Amino acid sequence: MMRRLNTQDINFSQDLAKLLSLSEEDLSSIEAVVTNILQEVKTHGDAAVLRLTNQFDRLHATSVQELELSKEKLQEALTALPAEQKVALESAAQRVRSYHERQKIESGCTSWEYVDEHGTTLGQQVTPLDRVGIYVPGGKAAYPSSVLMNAIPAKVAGVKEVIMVVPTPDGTHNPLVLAAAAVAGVDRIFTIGGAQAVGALAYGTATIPAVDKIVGPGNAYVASAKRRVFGIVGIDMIAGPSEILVICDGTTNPDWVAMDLFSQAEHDELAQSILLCPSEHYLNEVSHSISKLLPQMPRKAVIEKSLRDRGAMILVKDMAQACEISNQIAPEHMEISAENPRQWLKLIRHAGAIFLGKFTSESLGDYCAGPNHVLPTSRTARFSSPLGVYDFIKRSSLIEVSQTGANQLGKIASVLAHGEGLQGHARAAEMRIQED
Ligand SMILES: NC(=O)c1ccc[n+]([C@@H]2O[C@H](COP(=O)([O-])OP(=O)(O)OC[C@H]3O[C@@H](n4cnc5c(N)ncnc54)[C@H](O)[C@@H]3O)[C@@H](O)[C@H]2O)c1
Ligand SMILES: N[C@H](CO)Cc1c[nH]c[nH+]1
Ligand SMILES: [Zn+2]
Repeated sequence: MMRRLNTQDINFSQDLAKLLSLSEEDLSSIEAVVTNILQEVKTHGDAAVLRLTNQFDRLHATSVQELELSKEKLQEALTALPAEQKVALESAAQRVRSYHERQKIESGCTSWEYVDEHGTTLGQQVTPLDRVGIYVPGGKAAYPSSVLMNAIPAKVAGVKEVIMVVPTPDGTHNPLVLAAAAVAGVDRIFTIGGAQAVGALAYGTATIPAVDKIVGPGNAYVASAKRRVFGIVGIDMIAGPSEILVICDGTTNPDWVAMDLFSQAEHDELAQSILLCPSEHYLNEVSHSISKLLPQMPRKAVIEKSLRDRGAMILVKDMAQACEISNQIAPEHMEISAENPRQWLKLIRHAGAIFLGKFTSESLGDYCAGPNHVLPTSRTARFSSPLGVYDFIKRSSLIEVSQTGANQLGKIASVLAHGEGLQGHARAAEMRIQED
């Protein structure tokens, strides 16, 4: 069912490029739809959000106010949760919180200053964003885990107001999603989704406040809308349909690898699952596992379409070549399912998240390992990072020049400013030079 590629084939490079890009047809229809939706929301505000939400999520709401959920409703959902789900949710939240608290300290998310040799103080002041919008997907599956992954780092960063949007197809509220919002401390929730939700958060409407930045994953419509509103608001990254790439040396149980490929394929027909291995025999074994296990999967229709249209098994020369091809693909999730996986880790340069060893299924990272599951897709891991506390802060430079510093820096600035022909700059520096 999954196509086979072989790095020794003469057409391998073209075949790989084709595998990685969405069809022109898919892309242009998504882009056209999103352009229209954003224009409509920008022009008609609440009325457009209401109409599009009723249309795409099959609701019968009469106002956008009706689509807001109260904090009491979130708390009620948490209280009513079965004990097993409540414990799992709180344990996951705790692990995600402690990872991001550590990240705040280790990743330059705090202010710093130093004094130079002239007594001038230089530094960086860190401030959290005032108001962020978090997109929680909800079209084909419900994502309480994405509530935690979006909202917890925002709160750890100190964001004042977190506004969540989530579509509720047919008006069905998922209790775990609401409970997760209560656990994570979300401030307001609107049950809207798709490009119209992104537009509402970016432009603001009478009911939905405009935010400073929109973060979070979503389908191809959401990813395209975020790309288009960038500049009016900040965005975190392009986090579109999920991807997994497994590099296997042939020693992992093939059923485990087949299920890891299913785990991302089941998100979306446009999700992508790729397996790289130097053994053709092992690829055949995984194919056999896929045929055996697929009929048991409740979401087999989505998995089958995703594996057939977007998936691939690639026969490579050796593990080192597998790592190099993985770097070209720059996948969202990358598993090194091999003996002594760290020998290959040093060859990996581009991946949203790297899962080491046969016991580390990607799905543990989706829910509860601790690192964020909002990750760059469509090869953007070449230049983007996982969602983190650093996405919810910004930095201002700090400069406090001493009298001696004004003398020293003034001379340098004066020469450079005259060189640029900017006399006002030069005079402002020179006036402060006070040599005795
Ligand atoms: N990269 C990541 O970090 C990450 C994390 C979690 C999930 N995901 C991905 O998020 C996505 C979730 O997708 P989803 O569909 O379940 O939920 P979603 O909330 O992203 O999208 C649902 C919305 O899409 C809009 N939509 C659907 N079809 C449309 C059409 N034909 N025209 C216009 N708008 C349309 C509707 O408004 C609908 O409410 C999946 O692709 C999944 O793989 C990615
Ligand atoms: N794999 C998704 C990120 O691409 C995250 C997720 C949430 N729930 C299950 N999976
Ligand atoms: Zn997943």
